[in-house]
Amino acid sequence: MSKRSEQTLQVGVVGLGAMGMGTATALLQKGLSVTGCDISANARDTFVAAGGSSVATPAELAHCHIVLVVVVNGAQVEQVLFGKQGVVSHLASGSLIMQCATVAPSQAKQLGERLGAEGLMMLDAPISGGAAKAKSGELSVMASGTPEAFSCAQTVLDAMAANVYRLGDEPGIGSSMKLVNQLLAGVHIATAAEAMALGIRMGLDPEVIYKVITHSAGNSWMFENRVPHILSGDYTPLSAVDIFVKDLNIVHQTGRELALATPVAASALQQFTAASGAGFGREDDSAVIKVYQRLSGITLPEAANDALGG
Ligand SMILES: NC(=O)C1=CN([C@@H]2O[C@H](COP(=O)(O)OP(=O)(O)OC[C@H]3O[C@@H](n4cnc5c(N)ncnc54)[C@H](O)[C@@H]3O)[C@@H](O)[C@H]2O)C=CC1
Ligand SMILES: O=C(O)C(=O)[C@@H](O)CO
Repeated sequence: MSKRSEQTLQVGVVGLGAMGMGTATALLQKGLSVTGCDISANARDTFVAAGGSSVATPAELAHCHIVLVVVVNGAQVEQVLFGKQGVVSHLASGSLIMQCATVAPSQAKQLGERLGAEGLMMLDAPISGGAAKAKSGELSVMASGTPEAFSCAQTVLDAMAANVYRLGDEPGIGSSMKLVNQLLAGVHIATAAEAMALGIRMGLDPEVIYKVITHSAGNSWMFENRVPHILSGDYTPLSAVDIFVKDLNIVHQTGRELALATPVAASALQQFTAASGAGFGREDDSAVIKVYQRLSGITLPEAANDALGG
């Protein structure tokens, strides 16, 4: 046994938001030693209260063997890895970066090459399942990387995921699969909002629409998961509108690079962009229905305290 494998596995999680907090907590609950990192002191305090350790900058994760990156977008990933307080130059050679944020496949591929040049391994490991599955350690992980990277990540993957899809030996393939998921997820959320708006405009009871559709052929995972937020009038973000502005822009850009038109995804992107432009970018992605509300004047269900004027 090498000296390193005798040490307690130290895991770092950068980005303690909707997905990172749940994932980091699930790892803690499985008995792993986890240090969380976030620019938000509030997020760090919450993680410490859950039993973890925390640091304010990625550079302070030098002791970690594996670092999960669960920040929002490609620019933040770049900052966390290679920025002034980035983690890469502080990690021991042979450490593993598990890149879980949704980024362009081309960026994931380049990151693999750059991290390899720094003596680090990378698992391209985007995630799916939402905040609830992150918290319960039951995510789906769409992963690609070398056999050595998979072997190093095994304990962490076992603790955070119900399904690990091993898609290839090179970073970029996992992110390609995630982009397929994001095209579907974004279109399904926008379509769920449009369908609910039409039903409400026709005078149907929103609760009845939900009950009937979730037992009929028009249902989708996203309809079932997101429409309850509309019914309760609660747009607290579990996944924000701006996440889909980001992801559907990646779909659009990747399609352009490959000369593949994605007209249905483009239409959904316009709706999320309109929602963001109208000031709902940080609200739950189901708030895309508010675009239809503004255009048609439909009345949406209100949160209990809103109804009381609170
Ligand atoms: N929310 C969801 O349901 C899902 C999200 N994803 C993807 O997971 C990633 C994370 O998404 P969410 O958790 O929803 O985002 P979020 O906005 O809730 O959390 C991101 C966290 O990263 C932190 N952060 C940003 N820059 C940082 C830096 N330089 N150093 C340290 N911390 C930093 C923020 O303070 C925030 O707490 C995104 O790429 C998203 O597309 C994937 C599947 C589901
Ligand atoms: O879980 C996923 O997959 C998702 O991407 C969504 O929940 C929204 O980001």
